[in-house]
Amino acid sequence: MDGYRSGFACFVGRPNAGKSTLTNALVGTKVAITSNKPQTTRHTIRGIVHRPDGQLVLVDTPGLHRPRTLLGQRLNDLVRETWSEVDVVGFCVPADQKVGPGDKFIAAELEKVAKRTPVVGIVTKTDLVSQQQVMEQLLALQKVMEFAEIIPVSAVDGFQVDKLGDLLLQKLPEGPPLYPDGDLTDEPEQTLVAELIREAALEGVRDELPHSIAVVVEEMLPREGRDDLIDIHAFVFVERPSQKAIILGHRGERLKQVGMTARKQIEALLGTRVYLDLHIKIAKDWQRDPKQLRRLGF
Ligand SMILES: Nc1nc2c(ncn2[C@@H]2O[C@H](COP(=O)(O)OP(=O)(O)OP(=O)(O)O)[C@@H](O)[C@H]2O)c(=O)[nH]1
Repeated sequence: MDGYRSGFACFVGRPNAGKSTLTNALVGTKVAITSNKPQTTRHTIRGIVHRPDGQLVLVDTPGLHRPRTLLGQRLNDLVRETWSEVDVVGFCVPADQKVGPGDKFIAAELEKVAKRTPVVGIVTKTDLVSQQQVMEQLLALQKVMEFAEIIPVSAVDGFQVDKLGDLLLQKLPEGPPLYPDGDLTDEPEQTLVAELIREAALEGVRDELPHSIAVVVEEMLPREGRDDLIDIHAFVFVERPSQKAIILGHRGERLKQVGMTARKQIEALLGTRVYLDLHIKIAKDWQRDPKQLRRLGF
């Protein structure tokens, strides 16, 4: 396999910069969950891009931000740890938002790894603005730090997504494939299932509630005597009784809807029928409590 390259890449950028969507577009299937709520991503989910000339493993990280809670601090640590382990970093800045202090904060942190790891500047969501604005954003981004390359893309209309894949691939060291052909992610199924449930629960909730939701899959087993049905028992954790009431909805209607939405996605992921048993639990102020954080897998 002469000239074959393999290695790891991660996208960084403010919350909502479009990192998860870009990961999915590159991999070509839904592995990272997306939503329009900032800080959707908590777990490091890998997507694997297979190319004839190489294999690119994408590590999806939470958005870096100024920490206010213990969870916030943990997330930032996780981001920095990821940066130091990958072969190339993609710094995402959305085309429709001014390059601001948040981006400069990230750039200053990135400068520290840029000596060892190439950083590619990516202007995302180009479909939302004019060509002129894309040009201006590229110039604004260039001023923020020294990039190995800089490229505009849109995950929605596919503009230059393949080109970005090539560009990232070129930055990887030569080496054999890291994962078997056909694998798209190495996340345990249970984690993906929990993320799909959390994504469904996030739909339509506002304010501080999105950050208060965590999902744990307790059990995932084939129904006895059946090979076409999996029973899944999961808990949706919130921090306060008032939040429980919101998730539950009038006579439990909202939770039922969340369960139905999540079940469809899980069935598509697993390729079998699924019975999903969802319960809500209150874990008081879990975002600030180290013991609870550990229990919820952070
Ligand atoms: N129009 C348009 N919208 C996009 C594009 N990429 C992402 N979005 C939207 O932008 C929002 C945020 O996208 P995500 O991929 O979840 O962003 P993220 O950077 O992973 O966010 P965090 O997980 O919070 O760090 C979602 O509503 C996406 O649908 C794009 O190329 N074009």
